[in-house]
Amino acid sequence: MIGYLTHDHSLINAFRAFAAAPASAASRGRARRKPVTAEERIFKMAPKLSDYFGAGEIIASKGALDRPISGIVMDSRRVVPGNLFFALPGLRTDGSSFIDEAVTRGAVAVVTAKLPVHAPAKVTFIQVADPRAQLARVAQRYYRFPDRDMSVVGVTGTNGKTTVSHLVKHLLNGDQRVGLIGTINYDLGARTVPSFKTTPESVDIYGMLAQMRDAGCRQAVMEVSSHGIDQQRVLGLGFNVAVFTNLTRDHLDYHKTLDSYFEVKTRLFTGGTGAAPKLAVINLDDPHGEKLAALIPEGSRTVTFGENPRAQIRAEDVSLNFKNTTFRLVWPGGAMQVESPLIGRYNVSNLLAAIATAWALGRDPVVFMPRLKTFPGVAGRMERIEAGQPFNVLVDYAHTDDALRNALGMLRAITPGRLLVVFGCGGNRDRSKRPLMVRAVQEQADFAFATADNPRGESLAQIFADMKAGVTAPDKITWIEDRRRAIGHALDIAQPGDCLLVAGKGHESYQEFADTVIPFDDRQIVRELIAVKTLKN
Ligand SMILES: CC(=O)N[C@H]1[C@@H](OP(=O)(O)OP(=O)(O)OC[C@H]2O[C@@H](n3ccc(=O)[nH]c3=O)[C@H](O)[C@@H]2O)O[C@H](CO)[C@@H](O)[C@@H]1O[C@H](C)C(=O)N[C@@H](C)C(=O)N[C@H](CCC(=O)O)C(=O)O
Ligand SMILES: Nc1ncnc2c1ncn2[C@@H]1O[C@H](COP(=O)(O)OP(=O)(O)OP(=O)(O)O)[C@@H](O)[C@H]1O
Repeated sequence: MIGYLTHDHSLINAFRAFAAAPASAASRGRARRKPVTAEERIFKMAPKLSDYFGAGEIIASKGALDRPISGIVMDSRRVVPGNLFFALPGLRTDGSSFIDEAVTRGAVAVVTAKLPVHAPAKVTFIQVADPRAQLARVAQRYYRFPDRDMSVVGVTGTNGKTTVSHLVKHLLNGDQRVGLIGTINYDLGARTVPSFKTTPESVDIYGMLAQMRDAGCRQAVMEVSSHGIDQQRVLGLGFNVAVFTNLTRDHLDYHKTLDSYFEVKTRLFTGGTGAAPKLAVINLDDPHGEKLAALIPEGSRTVTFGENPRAQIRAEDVSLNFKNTTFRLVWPGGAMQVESPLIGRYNVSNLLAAIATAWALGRDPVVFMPRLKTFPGVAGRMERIEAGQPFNVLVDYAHTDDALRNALGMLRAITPGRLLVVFGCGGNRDRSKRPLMVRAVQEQADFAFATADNPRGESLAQIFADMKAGVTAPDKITWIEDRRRAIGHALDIAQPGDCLLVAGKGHESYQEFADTVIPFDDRQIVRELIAVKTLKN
């Protein structure tokens, strides 16, 4: 559900220019670890273009291969003089149609799947079999293998990636600085910047890992989306740990079937992204977790977690309420009581995933567990809005039918009054989940307001029409296109003891329409509307 800010080119370009900046001469010379391979030794010296390509990777070339480059880009609009431009085949267009633009902007070299017949004399053209894969390989070399200087944890799964990544970072932070790449922000060690993609392009990932390394991070946590795996954004990245949270229906616009969605996720664990992780941390409560555990190659160690009695890291005697979650944690060699302000059963799973990861990395739960008390939570994940109202309001990022069902089911169990929900379905994304989200809402909530949630290039009428295919209880749903008005109506009917879930946008601070992005933050709007209501009364 991220990647939405792509319209905001000023933000993205500004950040990318910074994130993808070449390692400075100072940092190049500041190797903390002795280079171990011949390839790495080369990058101790001033590299030239050909050094970024391994044996057999160049099929054919035109022009000088011994020239230096000032950076790597895959979007012609971001080219600055001296850059190496990668012309990637895309889903909508072919990057090779932007070669002229890239050269006009100052690209000195171009990597492409096919050499042009008439190439400008001053520019080097390099033909490779798979430009996208080559981009990852070149980026890794250009940034001097930052993944080899750090222990990188990759977290994948349909839901929970952000929550688990933030938890892992928090639990490990005690010993050392931990970098983070994910849906909400990128923590680069020396500074934190807003995220533009859950799993950015390979060149941005290696650029950011290099910044973390140079800022002294020895550990990094990354959310790894299925798009990221499929588009080879993490190709060759040496993960120390890969974590699997769960798999439910999502992104079928892209993957077509649940099986192929799962197959893409498995690549992170089986070596399908170039290198199998040393450790696989797997949720045994999820049927796909069981399947995945059977696929882990010899040479990787598996650590399992869940409420499943066969899990190594286990939760027993789980107790849930509005204020906190408690359970007895059992691990090989120990047990202790855990209390967390993260509410809901799925957060037991997220907590176990993070605890299992820290344990797998050799940390002692008795030592790191006190840190849980200071975990600030994750923005827009069951975030409670307290503005003096006599009922509960929570803002949550649930935007799949499964996440909605879980979120509402959990709130239902602890809400004495009625359960109200504001929700919508994103435009230009998996249409098949729309009626399913409506069903989930009808099953669990007493009353729902269906509204806009990033309609993008689609009309709301079309999105609502798809959603209405799932209606079985029409009296339960009010359709209001304007999201602010929908939230206002929900607040108007809420009574003491009720609970209102504003679902779908979580931490997002914008709403995306066909050709514009407007500021829109559910949390701020809820606060404003409650303040207005209070003033009126
Ligand atoms: C659906 C999808 O994943 N699309 C990705 C795909 O885009 P595409 O194939 O359509 O690219 P294209 O527009 O055809 O362009 C082809 C090439 O020409 C280049 N180009 C294009 C225009 C131009 O003027 N100059 C130029 O050089 C582009 O940079 C690109 O390299 O390849 C591009 C890079 O080559 C990605 O940036 C783009 O991600 C888009 C922006 C995106 O939003 N993806 C989302 C769905 C995504 O990846 N989301 C996941 C999270 C999912 C979740 O768990 O919720 C994420 O990791 O963020
Ligand atoms: N372990 C889980 N199982 C099921 N649902 C979950 C789980 N963790 C979180 N959720 C639900 O999914 C929403 C998104 O959670 P989170 O951001 O941690 O997942 P994500 O995998 O990063 O999502 P995305 O891929 O869309 O960025 C939450 O707001 C919550 O409603």
